Amino acid sequence: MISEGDRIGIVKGEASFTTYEFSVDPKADISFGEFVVTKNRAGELVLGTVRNIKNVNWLLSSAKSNFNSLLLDVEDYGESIHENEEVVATVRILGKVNGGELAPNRVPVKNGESVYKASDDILKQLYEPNGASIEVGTLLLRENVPIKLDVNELVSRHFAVLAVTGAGKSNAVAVMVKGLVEDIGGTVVVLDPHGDYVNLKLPETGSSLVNIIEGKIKVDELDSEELADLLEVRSTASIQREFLARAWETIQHENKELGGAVLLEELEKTLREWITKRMIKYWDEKKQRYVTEELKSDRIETIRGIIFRIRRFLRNYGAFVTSENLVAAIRPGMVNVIDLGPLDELQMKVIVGKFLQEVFEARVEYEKARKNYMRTGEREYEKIMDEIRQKYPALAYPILIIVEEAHIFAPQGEENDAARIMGRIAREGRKFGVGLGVVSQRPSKLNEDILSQMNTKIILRIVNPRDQEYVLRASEQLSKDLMDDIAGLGKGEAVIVGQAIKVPALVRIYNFKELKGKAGRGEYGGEDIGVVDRWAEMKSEGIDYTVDF
Ligand SMILES: Nc1ncnc2c1ncn2[C@@H]1O[C@H](COP(=O)(O)OP(=O)(O)OP(=O)(O)O)[C@@H](O)[C@H]1O
Repeated sequence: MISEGDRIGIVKGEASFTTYEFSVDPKADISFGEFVVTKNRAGELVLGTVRNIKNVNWLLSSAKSNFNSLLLDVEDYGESIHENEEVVATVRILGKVNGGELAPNRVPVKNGESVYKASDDILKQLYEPNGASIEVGTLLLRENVPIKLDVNELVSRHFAVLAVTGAGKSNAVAVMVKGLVEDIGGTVVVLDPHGDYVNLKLPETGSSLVNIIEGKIKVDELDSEELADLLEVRSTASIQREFLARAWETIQHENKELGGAVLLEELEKTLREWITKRMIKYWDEKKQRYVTEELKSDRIETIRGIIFRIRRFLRNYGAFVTSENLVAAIRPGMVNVIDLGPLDELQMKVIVGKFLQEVFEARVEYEKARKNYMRTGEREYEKIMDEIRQKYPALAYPILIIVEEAHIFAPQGEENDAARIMGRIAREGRKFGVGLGVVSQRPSKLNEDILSQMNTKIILRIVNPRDQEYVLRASEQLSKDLMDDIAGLGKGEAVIVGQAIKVPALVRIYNFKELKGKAGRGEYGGEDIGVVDRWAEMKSEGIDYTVDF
């Protein structure tokens, strides 16, 4: 467990059960974050990390000395001054080690005890999850101590990947997805607003387990409010929304087999008829009959406004309207990338809201039927399970949904369908096998309730103090001094806290592009566009810079 050779210091000064200082052996090299062990008064092995290292020279430590007196001292003492030099390290105690577990330490550390570097074996045991896990990197200071995340904890209690742009979020997600799909065989969906994953290739299986699904809008499933949002009818335009609701219900009633853009063209046709005939004839779902009313001339402009928005939507997004069902396109045991790239934020929110709602409802229905079937064996429950499995093959099993740029869909302070369903999945997903992973470079813009439900946090570099403060508030396991590490993290370096890891750790996440497997190396988008190269290209093409003013 401890070899004398590894002794690096001796405990001195005030030592409690949470922290202690030790005088560092001048021959030892010690760095910030290093894992060290010593004994507490009960003789138990106590693990800690070095949180501060300071140089002290007791000959020069008197508070009253100033520059000139110091200059004299240094000259007087000459070489002997270094004999009084001392390096003192401060340790934050993580807990007492017994077996592979870390228990809270409640006994102070003893002065005079020897301090040792924790052996890799202790750390490997400590960081080895109890259940199935995915390997995401190594301890920042111990590259032969792998860091693995417990999959059940990671998926069922959800996670967040947070960092400033360019710090390595997509890389971290790609490494996790590789583990979850290639090593564990899970089903993952990545909602991808910026097309970071459309070129995803996994090291072992290349693109054979990657299923790219174009983010399209299935209008026939939208209710009139969702359609109004999609067409950008202002939420305050209640009369316009009322007319749209009547027309939309009529169209859906009359064209049950129609879908896609054709349905919107039918809608437009009906609205134009209303204007031509100065008469509104609509299907009233409640009364189950048609109702006819006169169209007053001062309402004609209102209806024209709806037609204008339908035309504009079809012009800009007609190509993304479909009658295909996005959820049915998810394939089990694969990473399903929903490419939302071509759409703008408003359309993305409508699609993501519907998508998450449909996934969650199907999983709830399936798991309830499964539980009832296991309890009663009744055929009716098996039938429900078969129907769901038929329509959505992937939803007969747990599913993980990773939402990139999550602050778009669940912004702090804004209520929308996507945020509401993300909140429900964050709170209840665990019971129905729906895991949520949120990725964001603007944590403080993300709905606080959802962020605080993301139990495991993979935090790469965050420099904005508001974001740091926000993340700290949303993570009970995150200590202030771990948070302080975060501003100084390099690319691909992360603090990981939460139930998926036994002890908070500073981790170097594997570089996905260096993960080799039978299919070559890992690949994904996320490349920063080489601006200088592209400008050089422009120059070489002799683009004419002269502009006639
Ligand atoms: N763990 C890592 N080791 C080495 N290089 C890394 C690591 N993580 C990321 N990088 C590199 O840093 C660059 C940015 O990575 P990445 O795209 O993951 O950042 P990001 O935070 O997702 O940025 P964005 O917010 O723009 O998506 C990439 O070129 C990637 O190869």
